[in-house]
Amino acid sequence: MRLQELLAHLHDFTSKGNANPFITSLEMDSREVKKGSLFFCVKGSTFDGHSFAKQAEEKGAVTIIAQEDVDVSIPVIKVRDTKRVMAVLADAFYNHPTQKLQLIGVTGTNGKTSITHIVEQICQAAGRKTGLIGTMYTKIGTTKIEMKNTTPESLFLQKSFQRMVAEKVETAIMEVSSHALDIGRVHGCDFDIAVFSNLTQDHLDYHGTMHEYRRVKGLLFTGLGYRFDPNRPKFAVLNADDPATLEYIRSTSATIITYGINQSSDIMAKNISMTASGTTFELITPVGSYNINMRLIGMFSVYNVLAAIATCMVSRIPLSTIIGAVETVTGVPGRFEIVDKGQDFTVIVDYAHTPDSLRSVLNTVKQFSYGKVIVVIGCGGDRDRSKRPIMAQIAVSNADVSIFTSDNPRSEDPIQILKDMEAGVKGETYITIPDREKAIFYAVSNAGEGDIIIIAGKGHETYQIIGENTYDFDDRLVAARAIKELI
Ligand SMILES: CC(=O)N[C@H]1[C@@H](OP(=O)(O)OP(=O)(O)OC[C@H]2O[C@@H](n3ccc(=O)[nH]c3=O)[C@H](O)[C@@H]2O)O[C@H](CO)[C@@H](O)[C@@H]1O[C@H](C)C(=O)N[C@@H](C)C(=O)N[C@H](CCC(=O)O)C(=O)O
Ligand SMILES: Nc1ncnc2c1ncn2[C@@H]1O[C@H](COP(=O)(O)OP(=O)(O)OP(=O)(O)O)[C@@H](O)[C@H]1O
Ligand SMILES: N[C@H](CCC[C@H](N)C(=O)O)C(=O)O
Ligand SMILES: [Mg+2]
Repeated sequence: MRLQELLAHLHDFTSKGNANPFITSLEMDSREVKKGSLFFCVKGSTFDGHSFAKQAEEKGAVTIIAQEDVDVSIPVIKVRDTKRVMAVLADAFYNHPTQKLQLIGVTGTNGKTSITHIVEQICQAAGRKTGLIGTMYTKIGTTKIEMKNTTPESLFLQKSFQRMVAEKVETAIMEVSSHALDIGRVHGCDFDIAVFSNLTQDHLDYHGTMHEYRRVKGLLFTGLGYRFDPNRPKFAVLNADDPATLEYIRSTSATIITYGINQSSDIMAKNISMTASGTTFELITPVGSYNINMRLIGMFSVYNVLAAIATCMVSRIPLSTIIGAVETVTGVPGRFEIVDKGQDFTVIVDYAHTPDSLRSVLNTVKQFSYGKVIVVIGCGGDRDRSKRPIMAQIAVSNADVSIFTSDNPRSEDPIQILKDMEAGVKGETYITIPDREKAIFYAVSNAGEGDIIIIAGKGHETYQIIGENTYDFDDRLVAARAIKELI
């Protein structure tokens, strides 16, 4: 695409002359620049992309988009905010891919990965080709691409959507993090259905207050617009049991569909009954009631399934197909994943890394344990510090044995993170073992018949970040080794 053709999509920029080079790729990382690239100078938390403009030119870039002056001899387009412009131009460069498929965005503190995977499984049962973008990977058909972020930057996003369109994906399902909404990674995404799971404490390091966190999450719903296009109706799928839903209802003109267990809603679950191997409930919908028997367990899983059912209904999948698929839905790796090496106690690896998810998962296992509940829990470094004492308190209040350990300490001192956790626990017993492997081994060696060990916080992660280094570490493999060596 030629530069001037691309610039036709921008309304606020300055440039000298009318150069019109052919643009072969859009890049935000100078290391990725090729001959013919257009390079965006993005200010990050570690680097200022403007300082790589020269390097980009040397590597063959033909245009620079910057928000400050840069010293290069190729055309420079100066804009107010390079990241916002990047999202608009990525959408244009890749030929508006999200207008060519059905795009479902899922936001909320907990449950995004779970809901997107349930929706994916239902869509596939309906014979649709799907794409998925989220914490675990970007998946197009059966190809998986690993990423650093839950919601990637706009360049990667739009390129992925273009690939999905090329591969005839009909429905793309993505997790939309609050960071992405705030930074504008999803500007340029034309969502058809926006889904809200819940809002509880997390990421206060970034958003500052719950009020601000709630506002930012709401951008997904305000972004659905105030206009109604009969050819492309928009839907907001909202959790009636979460107080933030009232605000989100007010902020969009999209058609609302609610789900819930306690408050009256369009899609409801009643008469819920759980065993260690599954859950049954009565599904109430505007078109009838149905008995559901699914393999997922926990009240939180009922919420996730309700969200997925409501989403798939407005996505125009027949209810009979949805119900059939829900009964066979399997969990996501690292979410309530059981490590079974034939031992006489249960080991569960789970991704609970927020106060609410930890409480949910411990409440669930308490219902089925006929022995002790042992929890291994740490809190990530360079993340919300205020959740640490709360999570420690939730652990000691809900488990019989609490073992505090490290999660991903990142640049923080692991001992200080543990002290932050311990500050939340008054007069109750816990054990602190900073080395996560030793903590897991300790839990396994202290488990007896019928006990349940929950290893929380890292779920599917296959690494541990300590300082600048990333080490191989997988809770599931460490637990399996502990069982093999100790039992
Ligand atoms: C705070 C934050 O959001 N950081 C994101 C940011 O990194 P950064 O600000 O450190 O970038 P930087 O390294 O300073 O680089 C600035 C610019 O210089 C460029 N550069 C850099 C070096 C070089 O040699 N040449 C060059 O051109 C970079 O490509 C970039 O354009 O831009 C990166 C590239 O897009 C992101 O991967 C990175 O996310 C990091 C990994 C992160 O941890 N983000 C978290 C806070 C986050 O976004 N989390 C959410 C929510 C998770 C959840 O679900 O709970 C998420 O969506 O992932
Ligand atoms: N609806 C829910 N409500 C509360 N807790 C939940 C819910 N769904 C899942 N959980 C818990 O939260 C953990 C993380 O779930 P999931 O990965 O689906 O969330 P996420 O929103 O994608 O998280 P992230 O923000 O890290 O991407 C699960 O392992 C489980 O313990
Ligand atoms: N998406 C979350 C994941 C946290 C997982 C936990 N293991 C940690 O490292 O804190 C975040 O980046 O805050
Ligand atoms: Mg996720």
